[in-house]
Amino acid sequence: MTVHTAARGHAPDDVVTATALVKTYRQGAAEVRALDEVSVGIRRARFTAVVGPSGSGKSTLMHCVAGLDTVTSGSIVLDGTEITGLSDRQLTRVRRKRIGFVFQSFNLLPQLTAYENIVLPVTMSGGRPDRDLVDHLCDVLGIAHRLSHRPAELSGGQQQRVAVARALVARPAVVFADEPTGNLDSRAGAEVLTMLRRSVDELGQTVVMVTHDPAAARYADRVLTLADGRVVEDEHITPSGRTAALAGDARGRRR
Ligand SMILES: Nc1ncnc2c1ncn2[C@@H]1O[C@H](COP(=O)(O)OP(=O)(O)OP(=O)(O)O)[C@@H](O)[C@H]1O
Repeated sequence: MTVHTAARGHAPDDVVTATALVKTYRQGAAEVRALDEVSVGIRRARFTAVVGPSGSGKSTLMHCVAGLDTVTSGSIVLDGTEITGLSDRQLTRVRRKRIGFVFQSFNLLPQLTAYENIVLPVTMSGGRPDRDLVDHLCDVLGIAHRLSHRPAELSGGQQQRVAVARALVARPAVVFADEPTGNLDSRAGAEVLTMLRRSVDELGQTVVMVTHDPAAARYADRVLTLADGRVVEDEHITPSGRTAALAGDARGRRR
Protein backbone atom coordinates (compact mmCIF):
# COMPACT_ATOMS: atom_id res chain seq x y z
CA MET A 1 0.00 0.00 0.00
CA THR A 2 1.15 3.53 -0.65
CA VAL A 3 0.07 6.85 0.73
CA HIS A 4 -0.34 9.26 -2.16
CA THR A 5 -0.92 12.89 -2.28
CA ALA A 6 -3.80 13.78 -4.56
CA ALA A 7 -1.27 15.21 -6.99
CA ARG A 8 0.62 11.92 -7.27
CA GLY A 9 -2.59 10.08 -8.07
CA HIS A 10 -3.18 6.48 -8.99
CA ALA A 11 -0.49 3.77 -8.94
CA PRO A 12 -1.19 1.00 -11.45
CA ASP A 13 -1.23 -1.92 -9.02
CA ASP A 14 -3.36 -0.21 -6.40
CA VAL A 15 -6.70 -1.93 -5.97
CA VAL A 16 -8.11 1.02 -4.05
CA THR A 17 -7.18 4.65 -4.62
CA ALA A 18 -8.74 7.08 -2.20
CA THR A 19 -8.06 10.75 -2.82
CA ALA A 20 -8.72 13.71 -0.51
CA LEU A 21 -11.45 11.94 1.45
CA VAL A 22 -13.44 14.13 3.78
CA LYS A 23 -16.24 12.82 5.96
CA THR A 24 -18.04 15.14 8.33
CA TYR A 25 -20.75 14.28 10.82
CA ARG A 26 -23.07 16.70 12.54
CA GLN A 27 -23.17 16.29 16.32
CA GLY A 28 -25.73 18.84 17.52
CA ALA A 29 -24.39 22.27 16.66
CA ALA A 30 -20.86 20.93 16.13
CA GLU A 31 -19.38 19.33 13.05
CA VAL A 32 -16.99 16.38 13.47
CA ARG A 33 -14.43 15.86 10.71
CA ALA A 34 -14.03 12.07 10.93
CA LEU A 35 -11.84 12.01 7.78
CA ASP A 36 -9.77 15.07 7.00
CA GLU A 37 -8.29 14.95 3.49
CA VAL A 38 -7.17 11.32 3.56
CA SER A 39 -5.39 10.12 0.41
CA VAL A 40 -4.30 6.52 0.34
CA GLY A 41 -3.61 3.73 -2.14
CA ILE A 42 -4.00 0.07 -1.31
CA ARG A 43 -1.66 -2.23 -3.18
CA ARG A 44 -2.91 -5.55 -4.55
CA ALA A 45 -1.98 -8.78 -2.72
CA ARG A 46 -0.81 -6.95 0.40
CA PHE A 47 -1.97 -7.00 4.00
CA THR A 48 -2.63 -3.52 5.39
CA ALA A 49 -3.49 -2.78 9.01
CA VAL A 50 -5.24 0.45 9.97
CA VAL A 51 -4.59 1.45 13.59
CA GLY A 52 -5.09 4.54 15.73
CA PRO A 53 -6.80 5.70 18.91
CA SER A 54 -10.53 5.40 19.44
CA GLY A 55 -12.33 8.03 17.39
CA SER A 56 -9.41 8.54 14.99
CA GLY A 57 -11.51 7.58 11.95
CA LYS A 58 -10.50 3.94 11.32
CA SER A 59 -14.04 2.58 10.95
CA THR A 60 -15.16 5.60 8.98
CA LEU A 61 -12.29 5.13 6.53
CA MET A 62 -13.01 1.42 6.12
CA HIS A 63 -16.76 1.93 5.75
CA CYS A 64 -16.32 4.63 3.12
CA VAL A 65 -13.70 2.77 1.10
CA ALA A 66 -15.80 -0.42 1.23
CA GLY A 67 -18.91 1.39 0.02
CA LEU A 68 -20.80 0.92 3.30
CA ASP A 69 -20.95 4.67 3.88
CA THR A 70 -20.63 7.75 1.67
CA VAL A 71 -17.98 10.47 1.86
CA THR A 72 -18.65 14.20 2.09
CA SER A 73 -16.08 14.82 -0.64
CA GLY A 74 -13.19 13.09 -2.37
CA SER A 75 -12.78 10.17 -4.74
CA ILE A 76 -12.60 6.40 -4.21
CA VAL A 77 -11.66 4.14 -7.09
CA LEU A 78 -12.20 0.50 -6.15
CA ASP A 79 -10.89 -2.11 -8.57
CA GLY A 80 -11.20 0.38 -11.45
CA THR A 81 -14.63 1.76 -10.53
CA GLU A 82 -15.23 5.21 -9.06
CA ILE A 83 -17.67 4.40 -6.26
CA THR A 84 -18.45 7.87 -4.95
CA GLY A 85 -21.73 8.94 -6.47
CA LEU A 86 -23.04 5.41 -7.07
CA SER A 87 -26.61 4.62 -6.04
CA ASP A 88 -27.26 2.28 -3.11
CA ARG A 89 -28.15 -0.44 -5.56
CA GLN A 90 -24.95 0.00 -7.54
CA LEU A 91 -22.93 0.06 -4.33
CA THR A 92 -24.56 -3.17 -3.20
CA ARG A 93 -23.53 -4.77 -6.48
CA VAL A 94 -19.92 -3.54 -6.10
CA ARG A 95 -19.78 -4.86 -2.53
CA ARG A 96 -21.22 -8.22 -3.49
CA LYS A 97 -18.90 -8.76 -6.45
CA ARG A 98 -15.66 -7.18 -5.33
CA ILE A 99 -15.50 -7.09 -1.55
CA GLY A 100 -15.34 -9.69 1.21
CA PHE A 101 -16.03 -8.73 4.82
CA VAL A 102 -14.90 -10.23 8.11
CA PHE A 103 -16.53 -8.76 11.22
CA GLN A 104 -15.65 -8.95 14.90
CA SER A 105 -18.86 -10.86 15.63
CA PHE A 106 -18.33 -13.53 12.88
CA ASN A 107 -21.89 -12.98 11.49
CA LEU A 108 -22.43 -16.63 10.51
CA LEU A 109 -25.96 -17.93 9.97
CA PRO A 110 -26.61 -20.33 12.89
CA GLN A 111 -28.90 -22.72 11.01
CA LEU A 112 -26.43 -23.35 8.19
CA THR A 113 -23.41 -25.65 8.31
CA ALA A 114 -19.89 -24.23 8.02
CA TYR A 115 -19.79 -25.30 4.36
CA GLU A 116 -23.16 -23.67 3.61
CA ASN A 117 -22.01 -20.47 5.30
CA ILE A 118 -18.77 -20.43 3.32
CA VAL A 119 -20.44 -20.79 -0.08
CA LEU A 120 -23.31 -18.40 0.72
CA PRO A 121 -21.87 -15.38 -1.17
CA VAL A 122 -21.66 -17.54 -4.29
CA THR A 123 -25.03 -19.31 -3.98
CA MET A 124 -26.81 -16.04 -3.05
CA SER A 125 -25.73 -14.47 -6.31
CA GLY A 126 -26.94 -17.52 -8.26
CA GLY A 127 -23.46 -18.98 -8.84
CA ARG A 128 -22.08 -22.44 -8.27
CA PRO A 129 -19.28 -22.82 -5.72
CA ASP A 130 -15.90 -23.78 -7.15
CA ARG A 131 -15.37 -26.95 -5.10
CA ASP A 132 -11.61 -27.01 -5.72
CA LEU A 133 -11.29 -23.44 -4.47
CA VAL A 134 -13.47 -24.15 -1.42
CA ASP A 135 -11.40 -27.27 -0.63
CA HIS A 136 -8.18 -25.32 -1.02
CA LEU A 137 -9.43 -22.48 1.19
CA CYS A 138 -10.58 -24.88 3.86
CA ASP A 139 -7.21 -26.63 3.80
CA VAL A 140 -5.34 -23.34 4.07
CA LEU A 141 -7.68 -22.22 6.87
CA GLY A 142 -7.53 -25.54 8.74
CA ILE A 143 -11.30 -26.09 8.82
CA ALA A 144 -11.69 -28.93 6.29
CA HIS A 145 -12.70 -31.36 9.07
CA ARG A 146 -15.41 -29.03 10.41
CA LEU A 147 -17.48 -28.33 7.31
CA SER A 148 -20.60 -30.24 8.34
CA HIS A 149 -20.78 -28.54 11.74
CA ARG A 150 -23.06 -25.66 12.62
CA PRO A 151 -21.50 -22.47 14.06
CA ALA A 152 -22.62 -23.32 17.63
CA GLU A 153 -20.56 -26.53 17.41
CA LEU A 154 -17.39 -24.61 16.54
CA SER A 155 -14.94 -22.66 18.70
CA GLY A 156 -14.76 -18.89 18.25
CA GLY A 157 -11.51 -19.22 16.32
CA GLN A 158 -13.01 -21.86 14.02
CA GLN A 159 -16.09 -19.69 13.45
CA GLN A 160 -13.91 -16.75 12.49
CA ARG A 161 -11.91 -18.97 10.10
CA VAL A 162 -15.20 -20.01 8.49
CA ALA A 163 -16.01 -16.29 8.16
CA VAL A 164 -12.59 -15.72 6.55
CA ALA A 165 -13.27 -18.55 4.06
CA ARG A 166 -16.67 -16.99 3.29
CA ALA A 167 -14.99 -13.62 2.67
CA LEU A 168 -12.48 -15.23 0.29
CA VAL A 169 -14.72 -17.61 -1.64
CA ALA A 170 -15.96 -15.20 -4.29
CA ARG A 171 -12.33 -14.11 -4.97
CA PRO A 172 -13.03 -10.48 -4.04
CA ALA A 173 -10.70 -7.67 -5.03
CA VAL A 174 -10.35 -6.74 -1.33
CA VAL A 175 -11.19 -8.34 2.00
CA PHE A 176 -11.99 -5.80 4.72
CA ALA A 177 -11.64 -7.15 8.25
CA ASP A 178 -13.03 -5.03 11.08
CA GLU A 179 -11.42 -6.01 14.40
CA PRO A 180 -11.42 -9.70 13.36
CA THR A 181 -9.74 -10.82 16.59
CA GLY A 182 -11.81 -8.61 18.91
CA ASN A 183 -13.89 -11.53 20.25
CA LEU A 184 -11.10 -14.12 20.38
CA ASP A 185 -8.50 -15.11 22.96
CA SER A 186 -4.89 -14.49 21.97
CA ARG A 187 -4.25 -18.01 20.65
CA ALA A 188 -7.39 -18.12 18.46
CA GLY A 189 -6.69 -14.54 17.39
CA ALA A 190 -3.17 -15.49 16.31
CA GLU A 191 -4.59 -18.39 14.27
CA VAL A 192 -7.05 -16.13 12.45
CA LEU A 193 -4.32 -13.56 11.76
CA THR A 194 -2.04 -16.32 10.47
CA MET A 195 -4.85 -17.38 8.11
CA LEU A 196 -5.36 -13.84 6.85
CA ARG A 197 -1.60 -13.63 6.32
CA ARG A 198 -1.61 -16.92 4.38
CA SER A 199 -4.49 -15.72 2.21
CA VAL A 200 -2.24 -12.85 1.15
CA ASP A 201 0.94 -14.90 0.71
CA GLU A 202 -0.55 -18.05 -0.83
CA LEU A 203 -3.70 -16.83 -2.60
CA GLY A 204 -2.62 -13.30 -3.52
CA GLN A 205 -5.58 -11.83 -1.62
CA THR A 206 -5.64 -8.12 -0.71
CA VAL A 207 -6.57 -7.63 2.95
CA VAL A 208 -7.29 -4.43 4.87
CA MET A 209 -7.76 -4.85 8.61
CA VAL A 210 -8.88 -2.30 11.19
CA THR A 211 -7.54 -3.15 14.64
CA HIS A 212 -6.93 -1.67 18.08
CA ASP A 213 -4.31 -4.31 18.77
CA PRO A 214 -0.68 -3.44 17.95
CA ALA A 215 0.23 -7.16 18.09
CA ALA A 216 -2.40 -7.94 15.40
CA ALA A 217 -1.01 -5.17 13.20
CA ARG A 218 2.39 -6.96 13.14
CA TYR A 219 0.95 -9.56 10.75
CA ALA A 220 0.54 -6.87 8.09
CA ASP A 221 2.93 -5.66 5.38
CA ARG A 222 2.05 -2.11 6.19
CA VAL A 223 0.60 -0.26 9.15
CA LEU A 224 -1.30 2.91 8.56
CA THR A 225 -1.87 5.01 11.68
CA LEU A 226 -4.73 7.49 11.87
CA ALA A 227 -5.18 10.32 14.35
CA ASP A 228 -7.92 12.95 14.23
CA GLY A 229 -9.07 11.79 10.80
CA ARG A 230 -5.63 12.02 9.19
CA VAL A 231 -2.90 9.56 8.24
CA VAL A 232 -0.07 10.34 10.64
CA GLU A 233 2.20 7.34 10.05
CA ASP A 234 2.74 4.85 7.26
CA GLU A 235 5.05 2.00 8.27
CA HIS A 236 6.28 -0.80 6.02
CA ILE A 237 7.08 -4.12 7.66
CA THR A 238 9.61 -6.33 5.90
CA PRO A 239 9.08 -10.11 5.97
CA SER A 240 12.15 -10.54 8.20
CA GLY A 241 10.98 -7.78 10.56
CA ARG A 242 7.57 -9.45 10.73
CA THR A 243 9.04 -12.89 11.45
CA ALA A 244 11.12 -11.47 14.30
CA ALA A 245 8.16 -9.54 15.77
CA LEU A 246 5.79 -12.52 15.55
CA ALA A 247 8.36 -14.88 17.08
CA GLY A 248 8.65 -12.44 19.99
CA ASP A 249 4.84 -12.42 20.40
CA ALA A 250 4.67 -16.23 20.32
CA ARG A 251 7.34 -16.44 23.06
CA GLY A 252 5.33 -13.92 25.08
CA ARG A 253 2.17 -16.06 24.71
CA ARG A 254 3.93 -19.25 25.84
CA ARG A 255 5.29 -17.61 28.98
N1 LIG B 1 -22.70 8.17 12.77
C1 LIG B 1 -21.95 9.11 13.36
N2 LIG B 1 -22.49 10.28 13.76
C2 LIG B 1 -21.74 11.25 14.34
N3 LIG B 1 -20.41 11.12 14.56
C3 LIG B 1 -19.83 9.97 14.20
C4 LIG B 1 -20.56 8.92 13.58
N4 LIG B 1 -19.69 7.89 13.32
C5 LIG B 1 -18.48 8.30 13.76
N5 LIG B 1 -18.55 9.54 14.29
C6 LIG B 1 -17.43 10.33 14.83
O1 LIG B 1 -16.38 10.31 13.86
C7 LIG B 1 -15.12 10.16 14.52
C8 LIG B 1 -14.40 8.92 13.96
O2 LIG B 1 -15.13 7.76 14.37
P1 LIG B 1 -14.71 6.28 13.94
O3 LIG B 1 -15.77 5.37 14.47
O4 LIG B 1 -14.38 6.25 12.53
O5 LIG B 1 -13.36 6.09 14.81
P2 LIG B 1 -12.56 4.75 15.12
O6 LIG B 1 -11.11 5.11 15.01
O7 LIG B 1 -13.05 3.64 14.29
O8 LIG B 1 -12.95 4.52 16.63
P3 LIG B 1 -13.05 3.14 17.47
O9 LIG B 1 -11.65 2.61 17.51
O10 LIG B 1 -13.52 3.61 18.82
O11 LIG B 1 -14.01 2.25 16.77
C9 LIG B 1 -15.40 10.12 16.00
O12 LIG B 1 -15.24 11.42 16.52
C10 LIG B 1 -16.85 9.69 16.07
O13 LIG B 1 -17.46 10.19 17.23
